[in-house]
Parts: sequence; C-alpha cells; structure tokens
Amino acid sequence: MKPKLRAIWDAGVAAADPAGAVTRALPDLEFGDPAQLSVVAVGKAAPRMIAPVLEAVTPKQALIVTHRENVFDDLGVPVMRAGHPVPDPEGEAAANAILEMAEGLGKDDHLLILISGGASAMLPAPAKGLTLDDKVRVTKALLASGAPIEVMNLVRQQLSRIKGGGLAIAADPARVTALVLSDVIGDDLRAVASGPTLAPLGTPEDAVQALRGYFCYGKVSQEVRNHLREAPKKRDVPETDTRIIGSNDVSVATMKEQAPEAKILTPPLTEDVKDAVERLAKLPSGLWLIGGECTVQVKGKGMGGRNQELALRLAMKAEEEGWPAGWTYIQGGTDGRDGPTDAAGAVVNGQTLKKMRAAGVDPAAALKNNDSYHALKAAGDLLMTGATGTNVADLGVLYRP
Ligand SMILES: O=C(O)[C@H](O)CO
Repeated sequence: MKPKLRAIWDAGVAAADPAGAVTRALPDLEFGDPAQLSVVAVGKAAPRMIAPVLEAVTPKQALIVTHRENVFDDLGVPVMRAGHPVPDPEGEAAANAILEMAEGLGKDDHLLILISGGASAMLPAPAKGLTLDDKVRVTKALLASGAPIEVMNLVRQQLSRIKGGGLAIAADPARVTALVLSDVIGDDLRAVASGPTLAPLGTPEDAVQALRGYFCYGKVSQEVRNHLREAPKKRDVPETDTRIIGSNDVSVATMKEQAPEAKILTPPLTEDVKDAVERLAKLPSGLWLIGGECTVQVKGKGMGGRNQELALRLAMKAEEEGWPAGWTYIQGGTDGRDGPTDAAGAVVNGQTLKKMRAAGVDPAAALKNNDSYHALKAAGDLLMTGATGTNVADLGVLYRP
C-alpha cells in the first residue's frame, strides 16, 4: 500500500507546484500590450511563479520579492530579498518599491501580481505615523500568541499601506490581476499574504478586539493603539481580478482524481494532533484523502513536526484499537519540511511500532518528549521529499481495510 499512497500524495504536491499552477492559469489570462504590463511576484514561491510568465511575455517591468533563503535561478529581473516571519528593513524597501511601481501606473497599464504565502511578513509598509519597529512588535506579539493567520492578517492589514487592498488602491486606475497560490486553509483570499488586492478582513475596531482577544494589546506600541483608534472604518478598494490557482483544496481534489475511489475528509484537519487522531480513528474502512494543517502543543525537548507527531499518534491508536493488518497512513507537509526537521512527515503502518521497538525506541516515551522524528527515523518510516518549493499546508492519505 505504501507506494500507492505515496503516488497519491505526490500528485497532491505536484498540483501545488508554483510554476505548474501559473502555467495552467496562463491560457485564461489577457496580458494586454506587453509595453503596458508590469509583473510583480511576492512570497515564498515568487521566483517559481514568475518564471512561466517571463517565458510567455516580456513585460515593461518586473520585480521579485522573496525570502533570502529561497533558492532561485537568475531570471533576468530584479530580485529583492525580505525577512520572514519577522519583517525587516529589506522587506520595507521591497514594499516601498512595489508601491512606487503601482503608483506610477496609468489607466492603460496592467499590473499582474503573483502572490504566495509568506508575503505578509516580507512586505511591511507601515501606515502613516507608524514605523517598522511598531510592525515588528505587533508581529512578534501575534506570533507568540498563537493567533491564527486570519487574525494576524486582520490586524496587520489595518497597520499597512499595502495589505488589505492597499496595493490595488496604489495601482488605481490601472487594471490589476492577481494569481494566488493559497497557503490558508479555507482559501479566504483576503487572508493570503494579507490580501494586497482585496478589501480587508475587518475594521480597525476588529483589529483592537483581536489584539485584546490574544492578549497582545498591551504589548503593541502606543502609536499602534492611536492609529487603530483614528484609522478610517472603511477602505474603498477598487475591483481587481483576483484568482486562486493552487491551494490545499485544489491539491486534495487532484489526489481524488488520482484515486477516484477515495473519500475526502471534511472538514480538513486543523485541530490539535491529539483531537485529529480521534477523528481519523472514527473513520470507516476505505481510502481517505486528508487536507489541512494541525497544531501540536510542544512540551518535550525532542524533535519533530505536526505531521510526524500525527502519524506516530495514529500508529499508536491503531495498535491500541487492534486495526486489521494492511492499514497505511502517509502524512506530510507539502513544503517538504515538517517543523524544524529535514523530513516532510511519515508513512506508517502496522510494522512501524514493531520496528521502532526493535531499534530500542519506546514510542510512548518518544511522543511524551515530542520526539517523533527520531522514533520514526529509527523505524525507517520518515517521509523524505526534500524542499518542494511550494507550500499549501499539509496532505495525508489513510487506508483502512
Ligand atoms: O503571508 C501570509 O500572510 C501567510 O503565509 C498566509 O498567506
């Protein structure tokens, strides 16, 4: 079963390949006159998203903004590197460059923006009266609070000149098209990269409530609090053509094409891994396709990631409940990096715990220490893909006979 499940999982990851996703979108895209076309790619997948566009057309101007760790070839257009997950001065310079480019466009111009995850942190454009330091403090407080991405970005939009439709406002009256590779479960495009071409997720008052709700209000600067009190309630964002071209849902749908007999788990797994395993254990027999992204409460000092911990927990649950032989489960991050490890996740079955014990590892003790990586490594059941160059959260496939 392992090779079959791996092939289905691989098909899901391939569907999220940034170059492939843009290439599939190109036939439906009207570039217009290349002499009036500006192309900007932002986020972790920016170089891979812009490559097929630059093969298809030579725009008037183009710019890539990505994280400095992203590997990319020289594509012959300027690249600006930016910090992530905490914004830095290079990111601020990049955000300013994009806004300047957008502000210089006229009604006959076309701005094509290619958006992928990570761009919120990479493009800090502090609202008038705020500084990069203010934004750094807000970002750090929200990151430490465990607030979900929708909440983080609702706040960040209210403090920014580029997020929450700010880019669309700057580019007005030019035509704006955005192709989005979504790393947000549920695909609210206002949340992906903080929606530079769409109206914000909430109001300044909502941002205050969110900061209070996650005990961050007291941690942000007085300038931020003043700004949120005085900022206009509504932002008029011009209409843009913003399209999704890849996402966790799209990847799960592609896995379904690969395995039409399978059922899709709904809703996707977004809960803590402990609760996720309870849900998986209740599924009837058959082949199940799983999207989402779980959370883990880390208390131990071991090494692992949410996908590895989920797989290990499921193997233990299967043993405890005496699942019939043949069950198999693959679970991994589509970016190929689960937590701070070099594994994407794991592929487990009825042999996993036996192999672990034979190698001298106690699975329960490993779990207690959040050390799923070393336990699964001892069993030879890690899922190793290397960095995939994309990220649409996590995918899993479970077979229960
Ligand atoms: O950049 C961001 O805001 C996150 O990656 C979600 O898209």
